[in-house]
Amino acid sequence: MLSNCSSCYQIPYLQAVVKETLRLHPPVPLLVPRRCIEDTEYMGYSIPMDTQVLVNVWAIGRDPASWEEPFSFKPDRFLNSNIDYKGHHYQLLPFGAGRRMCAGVMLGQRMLYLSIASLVHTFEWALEDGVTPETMDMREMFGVALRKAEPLKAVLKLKAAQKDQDNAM
Ligand code: HEM
Repeated sequence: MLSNCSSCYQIPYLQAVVKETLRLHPPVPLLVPRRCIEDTEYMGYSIPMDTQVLVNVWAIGRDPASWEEPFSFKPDRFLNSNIDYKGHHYQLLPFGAGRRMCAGVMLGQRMLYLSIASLVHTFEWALEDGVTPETMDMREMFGVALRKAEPLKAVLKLKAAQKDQDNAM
């Protein structure tokens, strides 16, 4: 059930699916560029003032130093974990972090929960004939925003309960 309070949604698995999806496929893979405001030493690197810095959250989300089996889609990894995308856990930054992090994170997450829950609740989902989760085309097209190279092709059937509801109207 969706409620007004972000910490009391009763949808743990859906939340885990959203986190896992944003880990592997962050919509803004390099965040918004930063500019270094002074000469800086960071982890052995010298970063001169005015350098443009890009944070590759796409790569961070697939880094084996941070994630077990980083290339597998495993929402369960988030079920007993406090890792969130609110900008405090640097291994998961689909909305960025710091003072320029996404201003719409709360609205964005609500839109994701509501739209995915509605689609799953209303339709039976299947892949096209002959396509399996292992063989589906998951190639991505990079840009400021990340998207699937080939659009998702899914076969949708209205669920029986939904049909009964529609007929009753
Ligand atoms: C799934 C949905 C969304 C994702 C993944 C997303 C992601 C991002 C990212 C990565 C940034 C840059 C953060 C950084 O560089 O640290 C950003 C900035 C921003 N986002 Fe979002 N966003 C989403 C939805 C929204 C929505 C729904 C709104 C507003 C209604 C919004 C408004 C903004 C604004 C205003 C900024 C610029 C913040 C600033 O520069 O101070 N976003 N978003």
